[in-house]
Amino acid sequence: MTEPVSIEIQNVSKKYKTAQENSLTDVSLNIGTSDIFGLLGPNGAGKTTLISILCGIIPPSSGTVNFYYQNQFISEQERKSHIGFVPQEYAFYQELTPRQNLDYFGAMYNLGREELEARREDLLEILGLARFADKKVGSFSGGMKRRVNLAIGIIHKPDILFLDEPTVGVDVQSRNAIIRYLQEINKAGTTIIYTSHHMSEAEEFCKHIALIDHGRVIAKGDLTDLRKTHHAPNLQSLFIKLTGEEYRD
Ligand SMILES: Nc1ncnc2c1ncn2[C@@H]1O[C@H](COP(=O)(O)OP(=O)(O)OP(=O)(O)O)[C@@H](O)[C@H]1O
Repeated sequence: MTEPVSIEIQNVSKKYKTAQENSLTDVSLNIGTSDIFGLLGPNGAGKTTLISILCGIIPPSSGTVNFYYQNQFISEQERKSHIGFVPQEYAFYQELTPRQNLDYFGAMYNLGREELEARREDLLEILGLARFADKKVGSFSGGMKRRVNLAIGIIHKPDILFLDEPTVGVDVQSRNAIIRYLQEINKAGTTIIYTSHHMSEAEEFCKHIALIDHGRVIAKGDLTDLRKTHHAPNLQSLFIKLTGEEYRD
C-alpha cells in the first residue's frame, strides 16, 4: 500500500434476516486519510446499509472493515471516539433546545464541562444557530434542523465523519453553509464519507466516489478520472450511463 489508508473495506456482504436477497455483495473499497468520499447510487442501492456497517451500527454478514489512524490499526472498541455519524433521520430531541441537545450528546462522548461548553458555543456560532440556541428544535425550519443534526454529529471532533444525505430538504443557504463547513473540517484533516442524491453538490464536494447499484460497487475512484474513462461531461451523466434510466422504486 502506497498511501496511509483510514478505512479498508474487504469483501463486505450484507443480507438482512428478513430479506430475500443481499443488500450488499462483495463490496471492497479503500477510503484514504482526509478524503471526501461519496457513496452514490439510486434508491435502495445499499448506501445506508454500508454506512451503518462502517459506523458499527449493524454487523456485516461477511467481510471485514478495518480502520487505521495515522497508519495504526484501531480496534472496534476504540473506533467510537474517532467516528462521527450524521444520520438521514433527525437524531435529536425536538422538545429540547440546540444548547440542551448539544450538552446531552456531548456528555455521552464524555467531553469535560469546559471543553463541551466551548465546543458547543463554537458550533452554534459557525452553523448560524446562536440566535436560536435556547428555542425548542421542534419549531425549526428544515435547514436549521439539518444544521443541528450536523452539530450533534461533530460535537466530539471526530477524525472520520459519516454523513447520510446531510443536505436533503434544505434551502440553498443552509446547503452552502453545511458544505462550506464540511470542506473546512476536511482541510483540517477530517475524513468525510457521505451519501447524497444531489449530483451537482456531490460533484463539487467529493474527491473520490464509489457508485453502488443493487448492492454492488459498479465504479470507484477519482471522480475526474471516472468521468474521462466513461466519456461523461458531468457526474449526473456518469451516474445515468452506469445505472440506467429506469425507476428504482
Ligand atoms: N432493516 C432492513 N431489513 C430488510 N431489508 C432492508 C433493511 N434496511 C434496508 N433494507 C433493504 O436493503 C436494500 C438497501 O437499502 P439501503 O437503505 O441501504 O439503500 P440506500 O442506497 O441507502 O437507499 P436510499 O437512497 O433510498 O436511502 C433495499 O432493498 C432495502 O429495502
